[in-house]
Amino acid sequence: MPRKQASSKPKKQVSTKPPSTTPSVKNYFLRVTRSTTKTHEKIDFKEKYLKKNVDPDNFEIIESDEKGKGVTSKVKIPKNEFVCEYAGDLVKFSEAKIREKNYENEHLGCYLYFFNFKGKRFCIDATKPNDRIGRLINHSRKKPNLKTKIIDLDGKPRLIFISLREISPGEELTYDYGDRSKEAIAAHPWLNTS
Ligand SMILES: C[S@@+](CC[C@H](N)C(=O)[O-])C[C@H]1O[C@@H](n2cnc3c(N)ncnc32)[C@H](O)[C@@H]1O
Repeated sequence: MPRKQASSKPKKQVSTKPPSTTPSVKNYFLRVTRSTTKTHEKIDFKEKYLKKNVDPDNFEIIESDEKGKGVTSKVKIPKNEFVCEYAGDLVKFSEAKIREKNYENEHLGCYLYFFNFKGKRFCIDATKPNDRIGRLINHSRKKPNLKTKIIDLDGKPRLIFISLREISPGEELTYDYGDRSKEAIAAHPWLNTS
């Protein structure tokens, strides 16, 4: 799911590596790479949620055979609105690489989101299940309704989702994981088709 601002055209790169066992979309490695860019957008980041480490109570978790869990909105969300956070462990790049290797060895699904912040490389690792909804948001290349953004909150980077357009009640939340590599698409065709 996150340097990407409406006022800029960030280069999105997501690398999805299949595990060394039989490739399965339910058992995979997702590695998202982003950088921060400056923004002039006037978005209310709803700091109260970020500071309390909670999500707004506007979402429902759904489940399907095709995608596993996913998230829908219970309410109408206007365009350019803070939606929720992609919450996980904030780790340095070097630590994230060690974790990535371990996840591969353990054949664990892994949700690592790499990004640049103030000239340094970091990662949000949401591999471990938590009570936040961001890590459950599925991919759509064709019709994403969210984009990701890194913001600075009290000197620390936070990864959040912003609505790309108005979102209707009942609509599933999606963002573009961004991986266009042949390897990833071969293992996970939905990266291209959905
Ligand atoms: C970040 S997780 C999203 C939450 C996940 N569905 C779950 O149940 O934990 C990414 C995984 O969700 C599934 N997924 C996400 N978007 C999908 C899509 N458009 N089509 C099929 N599966 C998808 C894949 O299994 C992928 O590895």
